[in-house]
Amino acid sequence: MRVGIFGGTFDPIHLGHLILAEQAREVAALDQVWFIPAAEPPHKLDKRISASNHRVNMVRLAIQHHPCFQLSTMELEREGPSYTHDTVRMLSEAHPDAQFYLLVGADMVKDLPNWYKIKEILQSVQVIGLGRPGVEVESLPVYVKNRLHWIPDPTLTNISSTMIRQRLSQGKSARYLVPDAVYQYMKEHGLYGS
Ligand SMILES: Nc1ncnc2c1ncn2[C@@H]1O[C@H](COP(=O)(O)OP(=O)(O)OP(=O)(O)O)[C@@H](O)[C@H]1O
Ligand SMILES: O=C(O)c1ccc[n+]([C@@H]2O[C@H](COP(=O)([O-])O)[C@@H](O)[C@H]2O)c1
Repeated sequence: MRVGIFGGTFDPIHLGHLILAEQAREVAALDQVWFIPAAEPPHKLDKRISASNHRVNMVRLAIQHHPCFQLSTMELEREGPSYTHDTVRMLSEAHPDAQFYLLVGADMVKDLPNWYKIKEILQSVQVIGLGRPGVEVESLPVYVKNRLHWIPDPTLTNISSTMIRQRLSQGKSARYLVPDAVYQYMKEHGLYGS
């Protein structure tokens, strides 16, 4: 089985995430994509992020109709920073026959050399990197390049969670930037000042 691991803060999940996952699934012939919300994203430890129950509920609503997309809450069950190394190790042990691919947007591809134990991560998984509007990926170390399948020109959008949080806090609409069910959820729970 070929499985995409899609980790993210998902604060909130948006159409950019879903398009990225679908394009990666198609190009890499993935059987499943597992969405894994981070409890404490290691590079955002000093930032305020929304409660994990809201982020998880929104992911669940966003992917509910896709037969190949699944939610994993495994990172929420661990204490401390949500290192991808720990997630990959646990998944590889639990599913020895699966081939895992990390799905990573261009901004995070650039950041890969800074990740905790990245060389070990890349021994067990390959990376599917997807271009992101406005992000140039220039030089990468050879050990990353060797494990990277770059999709340079996917059909993507420049939607970001930051853009959605900002729009809502300014009283603007975020309708159609997220699935309708997620939009309703944000409104019902007054998230991001909506
Ligand atoms: N529009 C997009 N196009 C391509 N990749 C994206 C897009 N939005 C998010 N990603 C990727 O999805 C993953 C999870 O991203 P994250 O949940 O932090 O969303 P974000 O929109 O980047 O959030 P924020 O604006 O809060 O930083 C990362 O690998 C990121 O690069
Ligand atoms: O393990 C690390 O060192 C590491 C450093 C930065 C980011 N990550 C993971 O990369 C994923 C995308 O992060 P983000 O902040 O763009 O949502 C998410 O699953 C993070 O936990 C992981």
